[in-house]
Amino acid sequence: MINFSLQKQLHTAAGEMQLQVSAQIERGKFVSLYGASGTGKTSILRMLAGFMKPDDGFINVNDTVWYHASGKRNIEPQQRRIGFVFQDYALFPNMNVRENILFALGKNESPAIVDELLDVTGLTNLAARKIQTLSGGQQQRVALARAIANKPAILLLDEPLSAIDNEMRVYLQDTLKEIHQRYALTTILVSHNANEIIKLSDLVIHLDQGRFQQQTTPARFFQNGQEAAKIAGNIVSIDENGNAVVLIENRLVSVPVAGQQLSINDKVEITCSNIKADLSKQGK
Ligand SMILES: Nc1ncnc2c1ncn2[C@@H]1O[C@H](COP(=O)(O)OP(=O)(O)OP(=O)(O)O)[C@@H](O)[C@H]1O
Repeated sequence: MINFSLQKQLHTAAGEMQLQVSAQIERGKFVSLYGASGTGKTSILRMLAGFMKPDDGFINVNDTVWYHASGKRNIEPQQRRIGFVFQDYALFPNMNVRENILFALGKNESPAIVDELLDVTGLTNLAARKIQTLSGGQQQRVALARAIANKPAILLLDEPLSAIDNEMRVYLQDTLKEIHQRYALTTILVSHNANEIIKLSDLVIHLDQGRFQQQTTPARFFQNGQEAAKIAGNIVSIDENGNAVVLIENRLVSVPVAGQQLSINDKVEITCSNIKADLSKQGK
């Protein structure tokens, strides 16, 4: 069980924001943190990992106190048994794939686990390859294998798949699911992607302006909640009729701008209403 309560004053572009959150996460659960940009999702992961010191609160993980403000306890990141995967891969470029994973193993860990990790992340045939020769998706698989090598008490994933193309992203989502089923690691994923959250998580926590607003199942959150029909994308152009052409995953959708000041590359959220949906089976 992970039990935390965290307070931190954040300096945002719009001014000061008081992050104040608490949660209890059962062992082995896969939880997604969802919320708009700048609401404090990464800060929460960084505080759990010990990279950012909270102003107040506590972090208890499986009956061990990692942080306690009034008890003046704050254990080092290296002692927290955390696996962390960021959007950028942070691998050792001069080592090959196997060496990168081996490096992460604890002193008492048998190197035999490396073959299992290579297998579960689909890297067996790339074990001797130098990191620079791999694609982004392959590098992210190495980062994942490295993060779970020590069987962390918490696996923290900060938008690990957002810079990866769609096909590889789906493959990596399957890998994440397989890893979670096999090792039952308590996992916290930061993601903006409803698809990913629904596919992977037991619970979604909605963070808004530094506060947890809702904790529920992804099905409930995306079906009936206020997030029901919102899709995120980026503007690639604005046509002569005043429609924004928005890239959503690998499709372009044209949406009326309706008098808003928008430019190319802006991140936007499209709210849909009165959808007439037809369904046709495309296979398993
Ligand atoms: N050490 C710090 N002290 C104070 N404020 C900080 C610190 N680190 C980051 N911030 C600010 O906290 C705010 C929230 O940042 P954070 O990265 O946690 O948001 P986020 O929800 O993960 O956003 P995104 O989805 O864009 O990654 C930002 O405005 C950031 O500048």
